Amino acid sequence: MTQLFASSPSAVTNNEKRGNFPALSLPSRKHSNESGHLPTRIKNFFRINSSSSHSPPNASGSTERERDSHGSVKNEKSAFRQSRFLPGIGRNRSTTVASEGNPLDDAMSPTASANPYFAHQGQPALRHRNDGSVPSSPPDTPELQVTGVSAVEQANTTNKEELARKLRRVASAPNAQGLFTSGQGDRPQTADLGKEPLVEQSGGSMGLADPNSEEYNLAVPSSLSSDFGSNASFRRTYSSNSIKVRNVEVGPASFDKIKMIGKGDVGKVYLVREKKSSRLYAMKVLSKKEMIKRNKIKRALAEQEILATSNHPFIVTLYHSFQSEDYLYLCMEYCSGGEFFRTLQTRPGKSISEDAARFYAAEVIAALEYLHLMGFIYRDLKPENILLHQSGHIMLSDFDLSKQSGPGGAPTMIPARSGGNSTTGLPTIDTKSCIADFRTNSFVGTEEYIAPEVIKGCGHTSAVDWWTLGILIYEMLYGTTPFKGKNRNATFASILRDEVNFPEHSGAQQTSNLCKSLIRKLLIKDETKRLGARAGASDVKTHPFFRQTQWALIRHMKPPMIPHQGRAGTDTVNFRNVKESASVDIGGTDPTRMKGVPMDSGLATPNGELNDPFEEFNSVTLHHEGDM
Ligand SMILES: Nc1ncnc2c1ncn2[C@@H]1O[C@H](COP(=O)(O)OP(=O)(O)OP(=O)(O)O)[C@@H](O)[C@H]1O
Repeated sequence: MTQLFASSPSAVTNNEKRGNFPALSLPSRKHSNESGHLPTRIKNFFRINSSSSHSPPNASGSTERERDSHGSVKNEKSAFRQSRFLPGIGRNRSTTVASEGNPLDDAMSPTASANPYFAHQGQPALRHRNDGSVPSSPPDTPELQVTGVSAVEQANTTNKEELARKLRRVASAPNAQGLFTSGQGDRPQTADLGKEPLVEQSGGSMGLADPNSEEYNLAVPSSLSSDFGSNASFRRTYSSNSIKVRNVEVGPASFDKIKMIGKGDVGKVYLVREKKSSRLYAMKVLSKKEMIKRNKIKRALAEQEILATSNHPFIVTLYHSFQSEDYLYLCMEYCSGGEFFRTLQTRPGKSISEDAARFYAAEVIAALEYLHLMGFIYRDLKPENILLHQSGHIMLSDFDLSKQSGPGGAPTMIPARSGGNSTTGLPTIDTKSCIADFRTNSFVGTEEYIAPEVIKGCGHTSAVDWWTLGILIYEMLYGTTPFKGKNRNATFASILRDEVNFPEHSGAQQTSNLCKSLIRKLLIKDETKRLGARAGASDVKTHPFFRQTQWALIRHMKPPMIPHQGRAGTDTVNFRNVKESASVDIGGTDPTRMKGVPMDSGLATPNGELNDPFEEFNSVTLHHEGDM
C-alpha cells in the first residue's frame, strides 16, 4: 500500500462516524410512487441482485472550461489543472458543452475555424491556438501553484502568465440551450408541496404525509414517470430506513468557512464547519448571476437532483441544499483525499499499476452501474471528477453535465444460458434496460474523453460512460489518453478514426492481454458493439479482466493508495491553494432573502416582477442513519 499524498482527515462527517462509508443498506434514497412502493424496476433489481453474485448498486462510489458562452476565460480549476502538466507534455484537455443538435459532419476537417466543434450554436469558439497561446486570464485567475514543473523551470519562466500559457490545457465553451424550457426530460417536474406530500414512514414504507409536516417529497425525475403512470402527479420521494428528507434545517449562517478548496466556472467549493455540530463539509456555492449569464441553470438543478437522489458509497453524499437570493448551496461530504487526478499526477509516469487500475475501475463501474440504474448518464468521467475519500475509496462528483433519461424500463435478468455470466454460470442483470432507449444530443464531455457518437452529433446513450471508462483505464495505466492529438481537431479525428494503441517502448507499463482486451472493447467506436451495449455494467463486470474482483466487497477492500492525513482535520493538504480574493461571504446572507434572484440579474419582467428560474431548486436536509 502506498502512502501517497497528504490529506486532512478529521473531516468528521456522518459517514466517517459510521465507518468509512454510508450505510450499505439498499438504496437509501429510492424513488417511490404514490402508493408507497418502490418503482418496480428498482425493486426487481434488488430482488434479482440479492440472489446473484453481483454487488447491489450501492454496495460499493469538468470540466476544464476556460471560456463561457460569452467567450471569456474562466474556470480556475481548469487553469490549475493545466498548470499541472509539464510544458513538454503540452497536454490540453477541455470540457466541451454545447447544446442540442450537433451534426459534425466535417469532424475530420483539419481547419479548426471551419469546424463546427469550434463554433457550435454560434457560440464563440474556444480553440487550441496553433501557437499554443491561450486567451487572457480572468480577473480572478488564481496564483498558479505549478505542480509537476521543476523549480528551475519555474524560475526560468519570467512571468506566471507565460508559464500558464505553456502549461494550460484548452477548454471550451459550455452552453446550455433552452434555458427556461421545461419540456419533459429537460427538467425535473416539481411536486406540489401544498398537496399531501408523501413522507417516509418508519420501516421505509410510504404514506400520505401531514401537509404541515416538515418532511416532504421532491421533484420527480421524468425518468421515473413510467413507474407512476404517464402525466400522473407522480412525485419522487425517498423511502428508506436510513435516509430522511426534510425541509432544510440550515442556512448559510449555520457554517463557518474554513478555506476555498475548489473553483469551477460558476461555483466555488469551500471547506466549511457546521457551527452546531462542528462537522466538516464541502460546500459548493453557485452564483445565480453567473448561472443565468452562462445558461447553466438547468445543469445546476440537475446536479442537485442527482446528488439528492443518489445514495451510493462511491458517489459524493449530499447533506443539505439551500439557496439565498444570490447563491445556490450544496453541502456535501468532504472528500479530504482531493482529486484522483492529482494522485495520478504525483505518481511516477503519472500512472498506476494494473492491479490498482483494476481496483479504481471496479469502483467507478459500481458507481456508473448505480447511476444508470437510477436513469442518469454521467457523461463526464475523468480523473478530475473522481474525488478520494479519506479512506482512499473513490467518490464521483460534479454532476452538472449528467443527463437524466426519459422513462426507463425495469432492470431485467439475462439467464446464464443465453448470455449470462459465463464465468460464474449465474444470471446477469441487465441494467442498460433502465436507460436503454434514451438518446440525448448535447455536445458535452471532455475533449480527450469524448465518445465518437458525441462528436458525430447523432445522439448518444449511456454507452458514452463505457467509452469514457476505457479512456480512464488507459490513462491510469499510461499517464495519457489514447487519442490525444496536437489540437482539438486532431484529437477528435483520432477518436473517430484510430484504433487504440498501447505504448510498447521500454519504459512503458507492461499490461496484460486481458486488460488490453477490456480497453479495446470499451473503446469500440460503434456504440452498439461496445462492451456495455448489451446489458450495461454487467457486461463490463463479467469481462475476464475482473474475474478475481469481488464486486460485493470492493468497498471493504483496502484501496491501493491511501491519502496522507493532515495533522488537523482542516489541513487541506491534498488540495491546491486557491486564491481567496473573490471569496463568497457565506455567513453574511440576509436570512429574509433566501430565494429569488437579484434585481440586476436581467430577469426582471416589464411589470417589474422577477422570473425565478431557481424556484424548482430543492432546499432539503438529508438525514442519514446514524446522524445525531
Ligand atoms: N465533496 C468535495 N470534497 C472535497 N473537494 C471537493 C468536493 N467537491 C468539490 N471539491 C473540489 O472542488 C473542485 C470543484 O468542484 P466541482 O468540479 O464540483 O465544481 P464545478 O463548479 O462544477 O466545476 P466545473 O466548472 O469544472 O464543473 C473539485 O475539483 C474538487 O477539488
